[in-house]
Amino acid sequence: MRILVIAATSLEIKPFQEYLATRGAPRGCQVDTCIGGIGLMHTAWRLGKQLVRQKPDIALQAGIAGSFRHDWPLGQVVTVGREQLGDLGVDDAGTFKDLFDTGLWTAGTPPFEGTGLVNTFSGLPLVPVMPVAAGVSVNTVSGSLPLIARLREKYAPDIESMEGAAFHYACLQEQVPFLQLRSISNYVEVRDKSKWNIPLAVETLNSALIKYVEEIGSRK
Ligand SMILES: O=C(O)c1cccc(C(=O)CC[C@H]2O[C@@H](n3cnc4c(=O)[nH]cnc43)[C@H](O)[C@@H]2O)c1
Repeated sequence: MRILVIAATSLEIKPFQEYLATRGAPRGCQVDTCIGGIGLMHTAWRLGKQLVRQKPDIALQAGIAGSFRHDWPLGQVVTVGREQLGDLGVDDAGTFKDLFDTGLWTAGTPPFEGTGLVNTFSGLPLVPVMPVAAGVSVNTVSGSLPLIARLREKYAPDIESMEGAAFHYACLQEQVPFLQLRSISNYVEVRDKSKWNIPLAVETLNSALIKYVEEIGSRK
């Protein structure tokens, strides 16, 4: 089984890459990792190039994320069931309208289901047991109350990242089974970097990633 793991930064999957270097990929698995860069544009380009070169059996995106939910502790690892684009649209005299609102995109046009990029988890050898989050992808990390309220109201997201929608879109278009794993590094709130816990999120993310590929290997 060929598994592709993509992350925005090397920091996010360093422990996983060290695990692969010392232990090797689990039996029956070939694991490739790639660092796509922060943001939707970088992820789309890197993933697009990789999928043309070689289609994996499954693609995993691993990263940290902000949480809108305060009942999830920092370090909680989630999968993402649905992605939406949170800031692609127009500013209509102070009101944000996304591309569906403007009529430039039509809800339900594949690969969208409604206005979301939905992972049905089909084609995966197994689905990890963890909370399933609704994701919103943005170009700017949200750090002010009006913006956070707008995203909550419009998209009812659980988590925010800067790459998730690009990953879902590319995998849906190329019909590659996929899984987005995110670990909560911070809450989506008025920006205070001192409250973030990136080391904890990276630790729990990588433990979950290693466990997942080992479980896939043990099934073969
Ligand atoms: O401002 C800084 O000093 C700084 C240092 C390290 C990382 C950052 C980020 O903003 C990380 C962006 C990166 O992580 C994901 N991420 C994590 N939390 C959030 C969030 O609340 N909203 C959106 N994205 C988040 C994101 O996917 C990026 O890859 C800043």
